[in-house]
Amino acid sequence: MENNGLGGKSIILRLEMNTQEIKFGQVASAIFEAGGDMVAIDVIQASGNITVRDITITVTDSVDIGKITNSVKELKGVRLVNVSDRTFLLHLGGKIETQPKIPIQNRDDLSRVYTPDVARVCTAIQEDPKKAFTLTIKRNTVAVISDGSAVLGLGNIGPYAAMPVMEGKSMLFKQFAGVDSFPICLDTQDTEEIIACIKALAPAFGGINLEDISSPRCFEIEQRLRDELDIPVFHDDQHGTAVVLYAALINSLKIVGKSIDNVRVVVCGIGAAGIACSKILMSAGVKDIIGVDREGALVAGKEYGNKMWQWYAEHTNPNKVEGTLREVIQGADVFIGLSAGGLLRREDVQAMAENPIVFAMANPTPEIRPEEVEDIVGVIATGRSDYPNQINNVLCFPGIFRAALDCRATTINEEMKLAAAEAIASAVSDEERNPSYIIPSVFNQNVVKAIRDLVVKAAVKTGVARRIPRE
Ligand SMILES: NC(=O)c1ccc[n+]([C@@H]2O[C@H](COP(=O)([O-])OP(=O)(O)OC[C@H]3O[C@@H](n4cnc5c(N)ncnc54)[C@H](O)[C@@H]3O)[C@@H](O)[C@H]2O)c1
Ligand SMILES: O=C(O)C[C@H](O)C(=O)O
Ligand SMILES: [Mg+2]
Repeated sequence: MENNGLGGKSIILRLEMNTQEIKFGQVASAIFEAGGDMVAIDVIQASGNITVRDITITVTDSVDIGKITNSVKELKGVRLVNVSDRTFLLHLGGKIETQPKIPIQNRDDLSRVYTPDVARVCTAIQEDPKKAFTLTIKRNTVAVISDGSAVLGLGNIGPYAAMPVMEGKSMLFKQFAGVDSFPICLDTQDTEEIIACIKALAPAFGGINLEDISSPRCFEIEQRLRDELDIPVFHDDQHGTAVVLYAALINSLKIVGKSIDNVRVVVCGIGAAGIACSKILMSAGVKDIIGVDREGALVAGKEYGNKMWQWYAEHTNPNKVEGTLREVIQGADVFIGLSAGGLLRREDVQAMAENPIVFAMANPTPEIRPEEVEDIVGVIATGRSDYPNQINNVLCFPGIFRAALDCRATTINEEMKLAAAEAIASAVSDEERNPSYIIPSVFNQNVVKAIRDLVVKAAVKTGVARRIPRE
């Protein structure tokens, strides 16, 4: 069901009504009493006593759609023809398509774009492979690649089910930064196979955006590809998230008047995103950071099967605090949720330090909904677009790849990520900053350009740019 912007859904009921048997007012009351809010009515057909209307209804998450449809079905003189979900309608046939840049109108065009003339271009690239950047889509194209193993907070839903998210990322690349991209979902979760597939695909692309690959495999996959390919490989759930989170924290700390080296941060969900976010915060000066996963707080001295957890336990939690989320959240200044929906309770937030910062970033359901705690927090943010303060990697990946492609970067390094965070944080001015506006909107047209410019500078400065773009 489509989210209506208020944590709800939107459906369209097509109803056939016999106006001799029922008045529209009765239908409207039945829908209202079952919890639906009618937002539009379209007359599809009106002939004699029979009218067909499409009724667009929004409902909050707690309302049962079945209750609304049943209440309509029970009315005499009404036939429920169809119930459509606007989100599914939007996905029919997928969300993107390829588009030629030039029309092929005659034989002459055909022989240039295709055989025989195309052969001369092929030979030119064979003689100088760098020309792939100027003479093919490589210059402006990124592969969005997933194995479907950690899709949003839905978990291991597989490559077919992951496609709508990857298509969505491709749309965002194009709309926000003019970057072309292909969504690719691999039907393997074997680390070596994934690495081999991506290496084999790389010639067509100027960058690889890894998406929704679960930890700890994502770390090795990314590292190996970074070592073995000469184009940027960027695991968005790690680095895109870390960049945006850091930007949001810089601005939130200014609001609550706390300093980054004094705050106690609890990170819930020590997976791809949780580890990368913790690392960026540690390099920014956070000293007291406690990671919590299914087994409770990660503490040095314990044995973990997961290599990254072992590393994490040894480099965080200086006071060796043990216990569940409920226990370790007490007195914390900042909560960062990168785990699963509904894990944090209002009582937990009440037990945090004064003016707590709560970033409940699990998608699609945050660890806690803003309406449950907005009266007791300093700042609250989620990963969703239907609440204020959307901390989502979409604020980073279009701009950082725009920069990387423009300067033909061989990699996206730490300096480039920090430059992106700085650009995002400073897109919110001192005058604008307030608890409901800690991070710019993804629709803020200045953000991508600001990221792009600072990231290109960082790439040039650190020697990873193969080209200095004109402007
Ligand atoms: N807002 C954003 O931009 C953004 C970006 C990346 C990820 N996320 C969200 O963060 C979450 C994790 O994504 P990821 O890519 O790191 O996945 P991941 O699979 O690598 O990590 C998830 C971690 O959360 C832990 N976890 C799950 N349920 C838990 C529970 N009940 N208690 C404690 N820990 C629990 C898992 O054990 C795992 O370590 C997802 O919900 C995803 O949608 C949000
Ligand atoms: O896809 C998103 O909305 C953000 C992030 O990549 C996630 O996995 O949740
Ligand atoms: Mg993701």
